[in-house]
Amino acid sequence: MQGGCLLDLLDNSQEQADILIESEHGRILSIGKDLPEAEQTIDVAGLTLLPAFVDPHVHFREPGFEHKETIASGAKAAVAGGFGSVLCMPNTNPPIDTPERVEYVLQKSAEAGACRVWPMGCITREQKGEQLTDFAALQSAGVAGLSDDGKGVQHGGLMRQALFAAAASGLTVAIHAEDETIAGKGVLHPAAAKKFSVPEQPGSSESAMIARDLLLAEETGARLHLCHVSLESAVSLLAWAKSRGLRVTAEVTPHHLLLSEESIDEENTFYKVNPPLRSEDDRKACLRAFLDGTIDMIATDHAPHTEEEKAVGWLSAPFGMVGIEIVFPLLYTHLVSRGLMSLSELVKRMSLVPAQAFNLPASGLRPGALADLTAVDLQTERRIEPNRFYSKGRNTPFTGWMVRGWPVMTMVDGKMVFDARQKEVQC
Ligand SMILES: NC(=O)N[C@@H](CC(=O)O)C(=O)O
Ligand SMILES: [Zn+2]
Ligand SMILES: [Zn+2]
Repeated sequence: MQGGCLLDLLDNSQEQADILIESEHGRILSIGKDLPEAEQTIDVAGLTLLPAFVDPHVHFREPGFEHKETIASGAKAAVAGGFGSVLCMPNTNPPIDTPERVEYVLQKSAEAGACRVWPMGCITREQKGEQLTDFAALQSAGVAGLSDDGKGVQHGGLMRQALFAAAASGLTVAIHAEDETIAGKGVLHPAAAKKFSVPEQPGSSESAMIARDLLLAEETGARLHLCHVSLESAVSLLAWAKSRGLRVTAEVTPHHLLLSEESIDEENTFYKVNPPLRSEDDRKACLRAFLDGTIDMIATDHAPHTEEEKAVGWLSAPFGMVGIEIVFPLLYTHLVSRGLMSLSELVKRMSLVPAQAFNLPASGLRPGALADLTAVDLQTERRIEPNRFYSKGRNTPFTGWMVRGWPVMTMVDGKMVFDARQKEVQC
C-alpha cells in the first residue's frame, strides 16, 4: 500500500510510509520508504492507515434471525466500519451452547470471507440460566469467551460455579448485568420513563449485578468483562475492582458515550436499547472513565432489528441499535476532533485492547503483525445515512449526524475485503 499516512500507536506520531504485505500468509512484511517492488500496489494517498478495529460485542443473529442480520451481512457491515475482527454474541436461535453450533458460526464466517467472526459461547444451556454449558468443549470448538448476553445470569450460586469453571479454562466471561427482579419490564431510565409514561429500568438492576459478579470474580480468580457499562455507580464499582487488582475489563458503547435519556425522541424507538440511555451525569461519568482508562474499550453492541419490529411502541419494541458502520466516525468526530482523546489512544481502545482482553491474535502496524488494516479518510465530512448501510439493520438514532473519519478500505488477512472506492465488498 503506497502513499498512506501511518499512525504510530505508541507515540501518536504520523508519518508517510508504504506497507509491504505478504498476502499469502496475511502478514505485514515491512514498513517504510523505498520498499521492494510489490506484485500489486494499492494507492492510499490522502488516507490514514490504522490497524483494523476489533469489536468485542456484536449480534449477527444467525442462526434463527436471518431477517435481522446474517453472519455474511454483519461481516460486510463490519469491514465497512473498519473492523477486522468481531466477537459475536450467542443469543441466536438456537443459542450457541454446543461445539456443533460454534462450528456452524465459524463455517458461516469462513463462507462470508469478510472479517474474522469469533463466536462467544453461552454460559448456560439455551441461556436459560439453569445449567452450565460444557466450557472445555466450547473452548476446543473455538469460542473466544463466554456470555449469556441479552440476559443476566440471575442465580448468583450458578454464576459462582461458572466463574470457577471459567477460571480453570482461562476463558473470559462477558457479563450482561441485569437483575430481572429489579428491572422487571422496565424499558427506560427513570426520568425518561416518567416523561413518556413507560415502566422504568432503574440503574440498580445493572450495578447490583456488577457488584455481585465483581465479588465472585475476586473469589474465583476468573477473568471478567463488563458489557455495555452505562452508569456512574458501575464505573465506581469497576474502579474499586481494578484498585484491588482484579482481572476485570469493561466496554462502553458509542451510544452511552454520546447520548443520554435527555436525547430520546418519544416518536423513535430506535432509542430503545439495553441498558437504557442513562442520565446526563451517568453519560459524563462513562466518558470520563473511558478517557482515563477505567473503562478499557469500545464495543458497538451492534444489535440489528427490522423497522417493523421496532415500530410497535416503547413497551413491545425489541431493545437494541446498530452501530458497527458508524462507530469510528462518531468517536473520531466527537472525541478526537474535539481534543478529548488522541487518535492513537482511540485506535488502541478499538483494536489492541479488546484483542488482548479475549486473547485474540494482535494486529498492529509493525512487521510480522497480521495484515488486518483499515484506511480511513479523516477529512471528508458526511451525513450518517442508514440506507447506505451494508447491515440489514437500519435502527440507529444517529441518522443525520455529520461526521468524519469514514473507513475507505479494509484488509483482513492480507486480502482487500472492503473498498468504498469500488463500491463493492469483494468477498
Ligand atoms: N443491547 C440490546 O439492546 N440488545 C441486544 C442484547 C444485549 O446486548 O443485551 C440484542 O440482542 O438485541
Ligand atoms: Zn447485553
Ligand atoms: Zn449485546
